[in-house]
Amino acid sequence: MSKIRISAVSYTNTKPFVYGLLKHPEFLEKIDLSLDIPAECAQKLIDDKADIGLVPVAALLKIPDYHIISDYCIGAVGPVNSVFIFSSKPIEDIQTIRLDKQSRTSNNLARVLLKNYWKKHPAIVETAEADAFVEIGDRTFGKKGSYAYEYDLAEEWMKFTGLPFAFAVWASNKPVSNSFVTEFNEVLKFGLNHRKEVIAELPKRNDFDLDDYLMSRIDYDLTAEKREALNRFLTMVKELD
Ligand SMILES: C=C(O[C@@H]1C=C(C(=O)O)C=C[C@H]1O)C(=O)O
Repeated sequence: MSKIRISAVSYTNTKPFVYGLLKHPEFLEKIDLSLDIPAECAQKLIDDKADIGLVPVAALLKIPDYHIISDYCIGAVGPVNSVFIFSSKPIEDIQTIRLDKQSRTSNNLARVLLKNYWKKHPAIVETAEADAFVEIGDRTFGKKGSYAYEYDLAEEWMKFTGLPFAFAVWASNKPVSNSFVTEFNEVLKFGLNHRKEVIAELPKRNDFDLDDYLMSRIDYDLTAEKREALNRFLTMVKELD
């Protein structure tokens, strides 16, 4: 039987899931696991170079036959502490913004919030001199407090909608057997239940609270409210020009 190709995200927030996979060698035998930045993970699912991925939700719109196969996700209820707009000016005054090439969801979240919440239309540029920029993942660790203005996008989304948010969900681009999905979710759950061990294995940092991040900021349950947020977000992404 050919192995099921799984693309997970290479950031720290995915490590509990990867821990679960690595601790189940017999399950690991059935899969071909790759760790990719979110933009690549999305592209692999779109191009059918992977069967299952921790897919940035904005990319679901480009996967014709997608199936959300897990009640676990990369989400947040309020501030997430790793998805920001960093800015030299208040958001009301920015003329230009640069997006993050590694991101699919957060770039769109920034655009959705600018249009519908802040009601601003800065030009999207690629130059280093932009007034503001989107940044996600581990590269943001320790940067809070370094910029004149900082906007946590999960926090801003909650102010806008009153809802939590899901950045990435486990999805397949084709039907997958129920037995595989059941086993996969058990393995993911094992990893989440052992987050303290995951944290203990990570290199210590004194500029970022990894315990708070993995135990409280990232919220891994894909609840009904997060699914509602997902639907509202995708509707607004479709309405972007
Ligand atoms: C909260 C985060 O969620 C991520 C953000 C993503 C995106 O913007 O496309 C995709 C996957 C998630 O890993 C983060 O990595 O900081």
